[in-house]
Amino acid sequence: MILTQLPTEFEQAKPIIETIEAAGFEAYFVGGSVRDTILGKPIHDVDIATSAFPAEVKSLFKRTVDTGIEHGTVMILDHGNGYETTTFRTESGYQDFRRPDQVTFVRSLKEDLKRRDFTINALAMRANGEVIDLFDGLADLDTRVIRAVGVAEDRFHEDALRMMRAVRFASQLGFTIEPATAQAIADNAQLLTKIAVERTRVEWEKLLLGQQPVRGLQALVASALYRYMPQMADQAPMLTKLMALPTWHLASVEEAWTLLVWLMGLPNEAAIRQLLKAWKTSNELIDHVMAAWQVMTALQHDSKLAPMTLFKAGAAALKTANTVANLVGFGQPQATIDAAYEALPIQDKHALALNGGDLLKQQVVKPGPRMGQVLAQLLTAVVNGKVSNESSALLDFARMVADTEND
Ligand SMILES: Nc1ccn([C@@H]2O[C@H](COP(=O)(O)OP(=O)(O)OP(=O)(O)O)[C@@H](O)[C@H]2O)c(=O)n1
Ligand SMILES: [Mg+2]
Repeated sequence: MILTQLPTEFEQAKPIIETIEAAGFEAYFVGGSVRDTILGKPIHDVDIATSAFPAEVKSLFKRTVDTGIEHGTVMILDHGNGYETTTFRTESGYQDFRRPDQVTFVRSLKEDLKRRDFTINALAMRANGEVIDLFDGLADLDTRVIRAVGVAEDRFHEDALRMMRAVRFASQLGFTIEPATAQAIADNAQLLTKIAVERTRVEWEKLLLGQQPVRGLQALVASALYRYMPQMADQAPMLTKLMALPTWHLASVEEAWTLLVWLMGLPNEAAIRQLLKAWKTSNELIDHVMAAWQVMTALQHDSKLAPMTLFKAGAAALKTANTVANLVGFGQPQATIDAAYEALPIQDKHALALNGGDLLKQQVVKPGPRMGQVLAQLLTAVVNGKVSNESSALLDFARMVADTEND
């Protein structure tokens, strides 16, 4: 197969390959970008594999960065782009099921491709668009199959994360996992516990955000792989609910985690925090999901959200909450929520027409914990439309509040 129309990313990278070839080495485009181009999907990063050793690569280009030199990877910088260029290599001795004990640089493309995970990821492409297909990856792309290169179990022992990658690709591409590969996942599922949570999380999130998430979930359940994901051993009921939802597509990791947390029926914020901490998500994500969960809890009981509920959540978490609520069956038109939010007297506490400094200057309160309480009452009163957001009105209100508290 020769691809005649290459995406601009490849066109821009051609001179890199040509420079390496002119020095007498081989160089190919490899990995996901070749797969996705054949599938007609947009590509993100262009990876290059070469017979040149790292020192040889570095001698050919003015600007390079040693991004992973011990594994043979050098980043070549060219016209504002960076190209990860990795020497053909074989690997051996995967005692920890994560990474090889030893990497050996080789001069043979075939040796390099045969240690890759799936046939659809073991394609290489020359600068002229000619696809090198040594493991029948093209046939598997055609029949939409995810098949390990060689013996599936060996591939999963080399890197157990590949089991998550298989179910993630099933979702992203809408492919089927070939039976022997699926069986090897079922047989080796517990090896997932050897993998860093962060790596598992990336694949899990990609699965949830994929085009056909239910396909990925079905594979995850059929193999029992989910049981070895953090905090997921008992989550078969949640996964069943997820798979039973009418067709869904998620647009963000915030939506994904909010949906999971909701379907898990977690009782409170502490439980949500505990789950997300186990998955090592960012604190921003935890805050967002907790805010969205609060909104969903409120929406479930009353279709009209209270001003403080709207205010505390903020526009982004409101959108997440309502999107997920619509998926599970009790959402509102987004325009209704947006209009209610826009109608709030203020959307940000910094928009309050009176601040702590003003309260001190006017000697309403002395510095100390009371200050925060008075400001919180002011904020609530303004958001609820009890006091208008003007400094004189707020000052009067603050004096009243402070006096009451003095009594
Ligand atoms: N555990 C892994 C990770 C990667 N690879 C190989 O390295 C390539 C690039 O890896 P990566 O960028 O992580 O994945 P992609 O397949 O490119 O998928 P994506 O589009 O998500 O980047 C893969 O295609 C595959 O050939 C592998 O064999 N085993
Ligand atoms: Mg990639």
